[in-house]
Amino acid sequence: MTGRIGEGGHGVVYAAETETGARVAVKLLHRRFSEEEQVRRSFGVELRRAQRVTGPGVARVLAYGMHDKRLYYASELVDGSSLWEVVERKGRRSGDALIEIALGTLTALTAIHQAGAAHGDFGPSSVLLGPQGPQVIDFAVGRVLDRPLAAGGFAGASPFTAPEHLAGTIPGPESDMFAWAGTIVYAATGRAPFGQDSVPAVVNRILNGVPDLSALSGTLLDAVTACLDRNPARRPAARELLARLEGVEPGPGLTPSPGADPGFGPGPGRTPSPGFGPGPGPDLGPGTVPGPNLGPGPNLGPGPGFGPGAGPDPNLGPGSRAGSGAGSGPGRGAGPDPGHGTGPGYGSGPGYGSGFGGGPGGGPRVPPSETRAWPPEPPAARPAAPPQAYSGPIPLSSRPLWHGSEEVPPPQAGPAASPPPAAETTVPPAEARHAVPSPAGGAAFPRPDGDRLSSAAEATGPIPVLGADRPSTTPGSGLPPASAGGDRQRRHRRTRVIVAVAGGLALASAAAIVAITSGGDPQQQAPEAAPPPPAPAQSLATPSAAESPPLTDPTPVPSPSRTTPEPTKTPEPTPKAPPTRAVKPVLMVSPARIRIRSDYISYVNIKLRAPGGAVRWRATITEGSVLSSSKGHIRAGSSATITAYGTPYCSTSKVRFTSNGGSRTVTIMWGGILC
Ligand SMILES: Nc1ncnc2c1ncn2[C@@H]1O[C@H](COP(=O)(O)OP(=O)(O)OP(=O)(O)O)[C@@H](O)[C@H]1O
Repeated sequence: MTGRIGEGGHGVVYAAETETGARVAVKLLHRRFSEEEQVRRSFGVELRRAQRVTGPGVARVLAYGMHDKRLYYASELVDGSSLWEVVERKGRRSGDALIEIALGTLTALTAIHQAGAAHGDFGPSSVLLGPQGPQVIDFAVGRVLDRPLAAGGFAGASPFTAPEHLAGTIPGPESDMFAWAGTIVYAATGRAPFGQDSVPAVVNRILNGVPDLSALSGTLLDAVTACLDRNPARRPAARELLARLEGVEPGPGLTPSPGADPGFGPGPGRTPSPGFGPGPGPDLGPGTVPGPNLGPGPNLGPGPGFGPGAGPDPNLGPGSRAGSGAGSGPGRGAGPDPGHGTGPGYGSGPGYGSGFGGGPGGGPRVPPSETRAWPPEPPAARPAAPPQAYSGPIPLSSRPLWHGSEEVPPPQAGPAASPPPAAETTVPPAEARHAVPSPAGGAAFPRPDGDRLSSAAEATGPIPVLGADRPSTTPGSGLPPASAGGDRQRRHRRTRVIVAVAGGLALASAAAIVAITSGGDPQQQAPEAAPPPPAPAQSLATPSAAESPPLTDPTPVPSPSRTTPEPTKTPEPTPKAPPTRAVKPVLMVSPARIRIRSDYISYVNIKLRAPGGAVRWRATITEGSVLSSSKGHIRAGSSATITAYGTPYCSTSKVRFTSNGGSRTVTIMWGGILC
């Protein structure tokens, strides 16, 4: 350790030197975080992931571990001041400088996302502006440490926090894009798009307000607007946005000022000549083809700067464009590069790999220890509190955001009698993964309540369940129309199905259907439910006549009117009331077992149904989860959806449901690609 750089909400950052003399930044987390087992577990997962992130514009994670019972990680030490500090001291950024920040940070986010990671806490404090251009730091732990948000507070919120993150989901790449847009607005105006005053006010504006984007224009305005969409599924990906921004000439207000800015590299300054500049020196990768980079002079002008690269970049994926520039030059980097892309350019070929380049005199990149001086300025000169560092609880809870209707339209019952084979989950579509709270009057994005997630997941097929009584594999099993008659019919059908299950199919489908009856185990209960009980059942268990299955229905339930033909019987003068058949209250709980592969899903819906009689239910968490409600009452034929919140890092939650004596446990395995 050679010095203390500063301290943030999560830990203290030290400058340090490795045995080989490389200078690094070591972030030592506060003890309170290190003591949390969940943090320790997810820390390792996220840091492993973060170590895969390489490329231009990111301070690479070099090591991590535990020291004196405190978690730490070491990353490349970046010379420079944070974007927040720069704006505070020098004022807002514009023109070329703003474009550099936008492109540099997008490049970094592209690399982070391509590595399967997400920053999770992106903002002006996590962008350091140094001689090498914008460098994104601290992308390893944002998703680990912002648990207060997921747990229902706003202690980890910042003016750049995405609405879905405020609502409790673990931030994913889409959340980074929202934060990126806010950061660009901050750079251009000195103000976050939704303000940066009190936490409740900012949170309210993020959820309901209209951002002030008047300082932006042209393509950058379009990009920022798209990223501030409250629906994460509609935000563009970093990679896509980078292509969009690179492919156009700067509009008014974004025009580079020739020679006024030395550019990213140590070149002689920008001129309106073509491209990002043909700096010959290789940079981050072993690239062999000299190519343009962000170093010397030319920038953003029309010309060869963004021409097609020559080779694929296995590091950052195959890419989808063959160069977006109009020029004919070598483009941003050229040949193939298995690692960081190719030499000096932005990337190679269709991918985005590669470094920002070292400029015309760049040559091979040298270790930080040889190029960087620390501290660049006295730490005391640094402003004390960046605007993104909100801390402490505030008198708001995110929970009410979730409390929409618990009732969902019941699914059709057909498949219940023959449930689909158990299948492991697939990742639901982004819309389902990131259901966003719908503020009052805000119709622009969907609600996060049970309806939303449930219907999205069911309607689209890929279901995070194992062995559930889902209707999704049956054609036309989407949500039913909301007609009263249809509802009644469905109720009948469901009632019939559950009786059918009880009457004989329960054994075959026990893995897929959890039925809780007054007698306890559904497999023991099933035979009991089949024959018509001699006496009316208890009122709770008896469906109303309208809800009883019609006796003419071909169900496997023995029925005197069907099994005892009476061909000679003359019709009664007055129609007899249809015999009622008491059905015990049965609580259907599905799915019984949920396995989630995505590490962005931190909540799941569990559907409760009462196809027979009305039921009262109670849920107890026996292992790590939080429920949207723990008890309730479901009318006969109705259903309810409750949401279980958990931690998507290889953990398990167990929720025990009881109803009139019976009980079943739903197991949720929170996943992640590394689990
Ligand atoms: N890799 C790095 N190179 C150079 N300086 C760094 C690096 N990482 C962090 N710093 C600096 O260390 C100081 C503290 O960083 P830290 O990340 O703890 O701050 P923060 O973002 O305000 O807090 P937090 O992320 O914990 O809420 C900041 O001034 C930051 O710019």
